[in-house]
Amino acid sequence: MAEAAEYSQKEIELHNSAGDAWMVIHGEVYDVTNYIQSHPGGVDVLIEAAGTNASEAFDNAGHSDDAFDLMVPLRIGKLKGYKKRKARIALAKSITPPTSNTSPSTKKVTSDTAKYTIVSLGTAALYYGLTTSGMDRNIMSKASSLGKNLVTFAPKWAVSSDTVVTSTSSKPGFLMGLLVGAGVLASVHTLIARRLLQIVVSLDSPRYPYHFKVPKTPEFNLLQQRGWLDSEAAASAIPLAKKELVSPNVYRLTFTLPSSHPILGLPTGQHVAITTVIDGETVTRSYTPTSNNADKGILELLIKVYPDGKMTNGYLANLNIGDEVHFRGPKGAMRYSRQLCKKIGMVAGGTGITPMFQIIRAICESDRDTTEISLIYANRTEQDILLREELDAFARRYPKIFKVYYVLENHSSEWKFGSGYVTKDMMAEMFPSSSEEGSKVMICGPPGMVTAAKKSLVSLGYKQPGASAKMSDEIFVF
Ligand SMILES: Cc1cc2nc3c(=O)[nH]c(=O)nc-3n(C[C@H](O)[C@H](O)[C@H](O)COP(=O)(O)OP(=O)(O)OC[C@H]3O[C@@H](n4cnc5c(N)ncnc54)[C@H](O)[C@@H]3O)c2cc1C
Ligand code: HEM
Repeated sequence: MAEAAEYSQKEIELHNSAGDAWMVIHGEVYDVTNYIQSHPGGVDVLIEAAGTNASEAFDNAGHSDDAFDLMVPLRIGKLKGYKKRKARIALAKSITPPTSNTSPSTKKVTSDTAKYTIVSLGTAALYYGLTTSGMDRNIMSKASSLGKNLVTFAPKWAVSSDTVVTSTSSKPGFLMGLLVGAGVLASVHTLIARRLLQIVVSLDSPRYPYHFKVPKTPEFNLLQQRGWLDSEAAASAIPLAKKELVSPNVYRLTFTLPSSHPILGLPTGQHVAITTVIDGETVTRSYTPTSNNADKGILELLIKVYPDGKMTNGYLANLNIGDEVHFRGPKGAMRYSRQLCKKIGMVAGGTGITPMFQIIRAICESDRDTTEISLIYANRTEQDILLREELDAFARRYPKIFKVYYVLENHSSEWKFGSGYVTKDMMAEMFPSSSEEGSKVMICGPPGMVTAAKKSLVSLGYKQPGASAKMSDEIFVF
């Protein structure tokens, strides 16, 4: 069999136009010139990738097996000197996942309880050590003359032990009262304060727990943990467990993850693809779950049904409980982490809120993330606003972190937010300036809105993004 031709990076770079387009994908060289116009992911992305190593952008799009089949006849050779990278090591293998079924907030309180119990026990142990040591007898006898009566503050169990009190000079006194009392009171107060705060804010919204914006324990990033989704595997099917109509034409669909993989495994900012066959045609669409890795055992979607929508009206709206749906992912160029930027402006239209919500939720629910977000969310009518209760609750709880401004095409005279379309002036007023270090704008919505928002942002000084989205883009389009 003939050896595959080998091309250098320099040779490939010469084939960089729509009429002559080569590219490298994982060490293989493809001539996509005759495929560009048929590419379902868009003509522009392939033209932009012509003459380059497009492996990362290709992976980010999360191509299906069909795409891999289509690539075979386009392959013309290999990249000279290409060395295969080592297989990715599953993060899940190096990090022991939490085993209990408790919610993140419950886990936080449980670990706090454990901490305070340890402090209390430590205090009691210290007291025990002091009262039984010879050195302590001196201190205790001196202290007891000062604070004999203060011992009454100590609980009975701490003062009545025969092993501790054997002489008048070693009777529990001031030091013991101070130590035991302070330890127990501090623990109880802190626990009560935390509990009360959680109860008060849980009345605010039933869905998401309250969090403290204070750096605390070393970070375990559950949201980046790998799980059921596997970008390298074929689509897998899971059953629909719940279907709720949350507003006209909008369903909340809850799917059950396999018990062997109860964590979704979707990094923040990424999405999944649903594939089905409708009238003999394979249809694939992207969706960003509103659930994340913290919601064990489920994958939850918010779906807006369009009257002429192939996937939504032709398939998802007709699903019955128990029906299995094929998911693929994680997909997408965005992998949010708190180091990404300091301030984010967001423009969302209709269901374009779902990727934004995923990031907003991750930031607001993290104790360590202080990234500031300003969201402009456009819809036709007030009824069309998705996840409003949750967005308003986040804005109320974290006013320094999250601000939201709604814009409606049609509204009543009492409407107190924006009117019409999203404008350049709205973005200039709400968003960080393009010159501010660590600022970024994210856009997701109908194509008309995306184009108009990009144009306005470029005129405000933001850098025009390429056809295929990159995490480093100043204007990131989902
Ligand atoms: C990253 C990403 C995440 C997404 N997440 C969600 C999600 O969580 N929930 C969700 O419901 N959708 C989401 N979408 C949109 C989704 O992928 C489909 O575009 C949408 O469900 C319509 O598909 P369809 O086959 O039913 O409609 P199509 O047959 O493709 O189109 C039908 C009609 O709807 C219009 N239309 C299509 N998409 C939109 C849109 N986004 N806004 C306004 N009009 C539109 C078309 O112009 C057309 O008139 C997301 C899209 C992206 C890129
Ligand atoms: C020979 C090369 C390629 C082939 C045959 C190919 C084929 C396909 C196919 C069949 C789809 C439809 C979805 C699917 O079935 O996966 C698709 C979608 C897509 N492709 Fe490609 N592709 C190629 C290269 C690329 C490259 C290099 C990029 C990026 C630079 C890219 C970006 C995308 C995007 C963004 C989508 C849309 C994904 C979505 O909507 O979720 N593709 N491609």
